[in-house]
Amino acid sequence: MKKTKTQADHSNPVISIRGLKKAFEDYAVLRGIDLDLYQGENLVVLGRSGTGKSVLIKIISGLLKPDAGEITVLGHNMEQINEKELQELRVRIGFSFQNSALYDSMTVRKNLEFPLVRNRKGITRAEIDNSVETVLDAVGLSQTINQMPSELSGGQRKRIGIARTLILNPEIMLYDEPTAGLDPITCIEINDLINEVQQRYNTSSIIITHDLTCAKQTGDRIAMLLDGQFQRTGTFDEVFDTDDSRVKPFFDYNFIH
Ligand SMILES: Nc1ncnc2c1ncn2[C@@H]1O[C@H](COP(=O)(O)OP(=O)(O)OP(=O)(O)O)[C@@H](O)[C@H]1O
Repeated sequence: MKKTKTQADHSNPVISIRGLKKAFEDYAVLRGIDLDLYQGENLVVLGRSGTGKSVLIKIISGLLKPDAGEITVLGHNMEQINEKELQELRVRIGFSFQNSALYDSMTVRKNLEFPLVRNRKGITRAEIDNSVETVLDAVGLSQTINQMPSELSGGQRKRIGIARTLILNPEIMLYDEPTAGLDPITCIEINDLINEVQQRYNTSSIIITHDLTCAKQTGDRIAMLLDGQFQRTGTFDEVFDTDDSRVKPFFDYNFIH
């Protein structure tokens, strides 16, 4: 499905990053990152394996500390944030990690209830049931409510994983390799779902990928991470309209829908 054009609010960055640096021993992974994620947009971060994409989202979510730079997430300066504020902030961010496995011993319903029961003290049974049914409908899998994860396909498990993050109504979604390991048709379905989530939940999202089809189908804006910095930022066509020898092979080796 072709992406409908989204109007991001450029006066309102929900994430703002300036001069971010991160090294592991003597290997400088991020070497001065500047980035804004605007309210309502899907921003794709593209880059080869090992360029630091996952490190970037771990820093944004407070799981890793940067060596230098200013990071503001939903109005919080990440350097000054205390543990309690960080916990509250994390509930406002939905993480769809590559290996965010479902609990195998729980039904789909129980998997979806889990974050609600943990994070929404005093929530009633009726509110839980209503939330579970709403997110399952949003990901198109209402019929799986009583199934076990082992009975679902890879694509369905991915959808339930996304539903489990949506159930807390996050303002920001962080998708790490959302299409990894899925067949091309299922990839397209997940890309469509990412766009539907953007529309229905008014989320602002960072989508980390090296799948160019995913980038093209979901991204309002693409930021290409090369040699520790965002060397090219813009629409898909703008980013790839270049003779840069570091960018061209990336494009040539992928099949774009
Ligand atoms: N906790 C850590 N300790 C040491 N090195 C690390 C740590 N986390 C990441 N790195 C290194 O940082 C570099 C970037 O890793 P990262 O996982 O961010 O890559 P990526 O761009 O997400 O790759 P991929 O597309 O393969 O997932 C790699 O060289 C990795 O080995």
